[in-house]
Amino acid sequence: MGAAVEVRGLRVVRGRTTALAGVDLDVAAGTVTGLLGPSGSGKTTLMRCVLGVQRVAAGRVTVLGRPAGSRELRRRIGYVTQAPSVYPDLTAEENLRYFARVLGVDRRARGVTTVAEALDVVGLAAQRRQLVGTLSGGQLSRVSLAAALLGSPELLVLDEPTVGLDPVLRESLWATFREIAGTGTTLLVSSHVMDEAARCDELVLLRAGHILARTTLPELLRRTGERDGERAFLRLVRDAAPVRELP
Ligand SMILES: Nc1ncnc2c1ncn2[C@@H]1O[C@H](COP(=O)(O)OP(=O)(O)OP(=O)(O)O)[C@@H](O)[C@H]1O
Repeated sequence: MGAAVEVRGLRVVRGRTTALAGVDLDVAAGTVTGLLGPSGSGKTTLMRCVLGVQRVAAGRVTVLGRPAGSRELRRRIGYVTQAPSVYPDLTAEENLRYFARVLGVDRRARGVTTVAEALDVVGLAAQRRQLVGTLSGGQLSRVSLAAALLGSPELLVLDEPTVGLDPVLRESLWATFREIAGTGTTLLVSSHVMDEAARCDELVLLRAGHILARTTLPELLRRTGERDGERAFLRLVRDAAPVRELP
């Protein structure tokens, strides 16, 4: 399959920091790609570039065959930010209905994820009439995910979707991601939890605005001789040539 996302020579400067220092990347369509790296390594910045909301200093990003940020991509991409962007004084269902209207999701169109289906996929059908402000943290994250699923986007960009969730919830969310990918959707998921690497088809390891490696967990373990992802990543960081910080 072709690339859902193509990044070439991407350089981004945020404030005084070179957040991305010349990144090249292809994200294969229909895969779950994990974007992993320490805090501040550039994961969110790269995702913002894919969404077309980040000013770039150089390079280009092509998403689903169009330049990132193109108007017609709006409905083809679902995005979940780190902070849940939902209305606490509306119920889960009301929130989703609102987003569906904003997105222009046609309830009668075939093959398009509706409000009821999205709530079902994330396991919140029973809480649909509950005010979002009264939901637990994990449930709240899942409302955001449900909102991103509306309209069946071809690409889902998820910024640390499992942060702060307990292991049981993380497990169930990852099962949901795999289910979504099984329908042909491409997922780009950031995390700084290496044990989530095992769930991804491909890993992109970022450090200080550079891609340190594009790999899979088995390959990373083989290459470093380590037994777990966390240690393997640390070894890779240690063994890599020092990163020259750009002004
Ligand atoms: N609005 C901003 N102004 C100035 N610098 C910024 C801004 N946003 C991010 N940065 C810097 O850009 C770099 C990359 O940040 P980014 O948010 O992409 O990292 P991250 O890998 O997503 O981190 P985290 O895992 O903590 O979310 C960091 O050094 C950060 O301090």
